[in-house]
Amino acid sequence: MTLITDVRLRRILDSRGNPTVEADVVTESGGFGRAGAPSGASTGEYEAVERPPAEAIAAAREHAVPRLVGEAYAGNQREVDTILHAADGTDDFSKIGANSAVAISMAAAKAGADVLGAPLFQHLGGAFRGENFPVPLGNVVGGGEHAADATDIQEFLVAPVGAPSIEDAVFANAAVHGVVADLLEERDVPSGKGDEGAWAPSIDDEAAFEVVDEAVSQVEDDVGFEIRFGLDVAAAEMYDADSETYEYESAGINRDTDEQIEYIADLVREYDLVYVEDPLDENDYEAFADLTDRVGDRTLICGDDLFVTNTDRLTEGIDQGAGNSILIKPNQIGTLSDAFDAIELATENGYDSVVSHRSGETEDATIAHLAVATDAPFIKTGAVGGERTAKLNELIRIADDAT
Ligand SMILES: C=C(OP(=O)(O)O)C(=O)O
Ligand SMILES: [Mg+2]
Repeated sequence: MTLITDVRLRRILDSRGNPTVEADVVTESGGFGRAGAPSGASTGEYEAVERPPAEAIAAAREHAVPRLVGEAYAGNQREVDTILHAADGTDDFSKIGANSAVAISMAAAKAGADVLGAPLFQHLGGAFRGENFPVPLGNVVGGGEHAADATDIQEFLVAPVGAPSIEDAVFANAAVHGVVADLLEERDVPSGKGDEGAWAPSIDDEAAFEVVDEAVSQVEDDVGFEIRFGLDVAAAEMYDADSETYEYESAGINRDTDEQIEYIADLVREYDLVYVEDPLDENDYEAFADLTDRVGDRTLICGDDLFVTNTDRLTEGIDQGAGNSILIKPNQIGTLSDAFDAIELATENGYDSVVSHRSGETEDATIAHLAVATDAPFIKTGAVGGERTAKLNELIRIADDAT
């Protein structure tokens, strides 16, 4: 029933207005799945390769589609993903593009779920999934590679850890986003938004901490449950290998590795941060391990550019004690099976998995299902904006049994 009878690929727009790959997978019994590839801006050096969409589509049509149509079953995700690897033949999807691969992989999963008549999270995670929901990390202020002339730290993320439901959590994050706008206005700071919908004011990180801290306290008082916050430092983007320092341009400060570790550890203590992503350069497992030693018992130290959803890199991190958490972005590695492998390895070794969007997104909501399917403690998928609320609203629908 889930035999794949057609795979169609096209270029669609992503949230930045760039082209990206969309895949449709159709099965013998009429099952249908459609998925769009997201795209990063602060991409890790070791990610699978995203090819220009037109080239990725042409290559996938030539090499992958003939191996799938009439040959593979959409209900057998491992088989589909193994065929994608074989059709590509490289270890980083540089032939068919990780963008074509991930779109086909996710569309096949949806087609499989469609035939089975099961929600995607149950198809991916099994019959007993759907009871636990991730805490949404919503970015409310940001800069880095996502907005010019804004904060050095890429993302200030709200984490409504005490929310009684996913619905309360999602609305709390949106409320903090709204209060941040009021506080910026009170300070006469004009602000546009960055790529992920966070406010991108021209302020330094210290001012951003003040604003976010106050906004979180105000909303916490309103809603009556605990809200904390965290960061994606995206430190690889700040790191200058020649001077071996982290450059904080808006504050005019350079920090060497020891100072960076000290600075982040101080921030964790001062603001009781619940989550810190990529606080150090993507090549510095040792510094990650040092920071994890110092504050890993009180916060998540998450590797995004460090691990790139890759089990080899995660294995190295586990061996060295670098971080205690991994960011999961399916397009960093190319298929859902690879993303599941990374989550499984993380879980076996006591690392928490945080499922994540990219800065360039589509309306695709697969990651909401992936987070529920894998019991992820957190999902990072913005706070506002249509391509972000596509995932947040899907989480609310999953909780309401309405997908
Ligand atoms: C979501 C992120 O941004 P991008 O997609 O640009 O890598 C991130 O760095 O975690
Ligand atoms: Mg990141």
